[in-house]
Amino acid sequence: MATQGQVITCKAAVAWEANKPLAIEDVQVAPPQAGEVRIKILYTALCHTDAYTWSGKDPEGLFPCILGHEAAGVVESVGEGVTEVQPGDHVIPCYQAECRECKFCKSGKTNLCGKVRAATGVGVMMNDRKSRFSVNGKPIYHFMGTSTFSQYTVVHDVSVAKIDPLAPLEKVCLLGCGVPTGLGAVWNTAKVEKDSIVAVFGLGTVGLAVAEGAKAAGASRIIGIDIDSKKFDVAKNFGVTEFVNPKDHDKPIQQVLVDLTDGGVDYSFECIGNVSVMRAALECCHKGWGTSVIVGVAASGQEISTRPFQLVTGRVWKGTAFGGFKSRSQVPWLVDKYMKKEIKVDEYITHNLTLGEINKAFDLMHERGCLRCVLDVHA
Ligand SMILES: NC(=O)C1=CN([C@@H]2O[C@H](COP(=O)(O)OP(=O)(O)OC[C@H]3O[C@@H](n4cnc5c(N)ncnc54)[C@H](OP(=O)(O)O)[C@@H]3O)[C@@H](O)[C@H]2O)C=CC1
Ligand SMILES: N[C@@H](CCC(=O)N[C@@H](CSC=O)C(=O)NCC(=O)O)C(=O)O
Ligand SMILES: [Zn+2]
Ligand SMILES: [Zn+2]
Repeated sequence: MATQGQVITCKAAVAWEANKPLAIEDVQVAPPQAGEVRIKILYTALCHTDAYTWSGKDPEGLFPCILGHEAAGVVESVGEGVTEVQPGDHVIPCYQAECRECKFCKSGKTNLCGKVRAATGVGVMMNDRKSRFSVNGKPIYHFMGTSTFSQYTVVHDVSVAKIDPLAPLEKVCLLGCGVPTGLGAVWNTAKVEKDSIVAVFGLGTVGLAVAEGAKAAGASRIIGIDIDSKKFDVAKNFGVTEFVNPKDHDKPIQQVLVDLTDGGVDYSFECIGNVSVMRAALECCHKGWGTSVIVGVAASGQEISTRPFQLVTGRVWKGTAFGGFKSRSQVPWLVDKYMKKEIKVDEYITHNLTLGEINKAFDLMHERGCLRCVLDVHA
């Protein structure tokens, strides 16, 4: 391939500073080193975690950086020793790596991987602790080990899932984050059983994917909680059976839910990133067995609290990253499920724009009716 071993100059959206509009720059992307893969990103969506880091509230947020972590593309070239993917393969970059060799991967108890996390948390590659991105010689940090708001990116080989080449990349890019997170929170983390009563706090993409997962698991009631009652119409299509707006009640929302469910729900999911709601989500769970899963990402300095008595009396508090899915092994499986029409993806895409319109896409995230906006990165 003509570009193999060469620096590629391409367009990328650079976040120079927290909260300042992203700038479309000509970025130099260095060739992949040993154990690295350079990917031509074709489509990327925006997730609320990108907005969170951009806001400056992420303790791991470093600037300048290239954000983005929900994407799909084609391998352009690979570094020395890379055996599992080759140029031309269709791939989804995975912010949660899977090396299959580290203590975490071997434990069988978690989908977290320790192989490259120390580097991805500080915006560099493992090999030389440097970035592969620069603008006129100035290094630009990577983000979450993916940096998909760029026409080309470099990732660790343990962070690449090879997928069915027939899958439409403009759709399955969503399987890089939000949809798997919601489905997996239900299937892997909570392990919701048939006939369970489920509460979902926050009806964005992640919350709706929780509802979809709970419906597939056979939940008998799926109660959606959101501060915008207009969300119920859409939420019904994802499996939500009842809707509660905290603004319609004088009582604390946990009490409303306990009263509605004869003592509390079997499972609850916080899909917002609000620590007060996390408390309510735990406290609306049934005494003796109710389990609450924290999915939302809360800002730096925020802490959760509850009376320890809530746990003494049998409620369980858990959290999930990427829905507990092992990325390289299970993202291809999720793509196959989508191809067999067993999970929704298209239904979460409400907007399509181009990379050049990325600031408009961030604005859209705060607008009613926006779930996921997919950017055509090369338009
Ligand atoms: N753990 C993980 O692996 C992952 C975590 N995340 C995190 O999950 C969270 C959800 O992501 P996403 O679905 O994209 O985000 P969204 O913002 O689309 O969804 C959150 C929803 O909650 C609503 N909401 C806000 N405040 C309240 C409240 N007090 N009570 C009830 N509803 C409320 C929002 O309404 P409105 O829009 O009107 O504010 C919105 O509809 C984020 O924090 C994100 O960072 C995402 C992916 C992976
Ligand atoms: N950097 C943040 C932590 C953000 C966070 O919790 N990320 C989730 C994924 S959110 C995706 O949209 C995650 O997988 N965490 C596990 C991990 O290894 O990062 C902070 O420090 O608050
Ligand atoms: Zn995300
Ligand atoms: Zn590992």
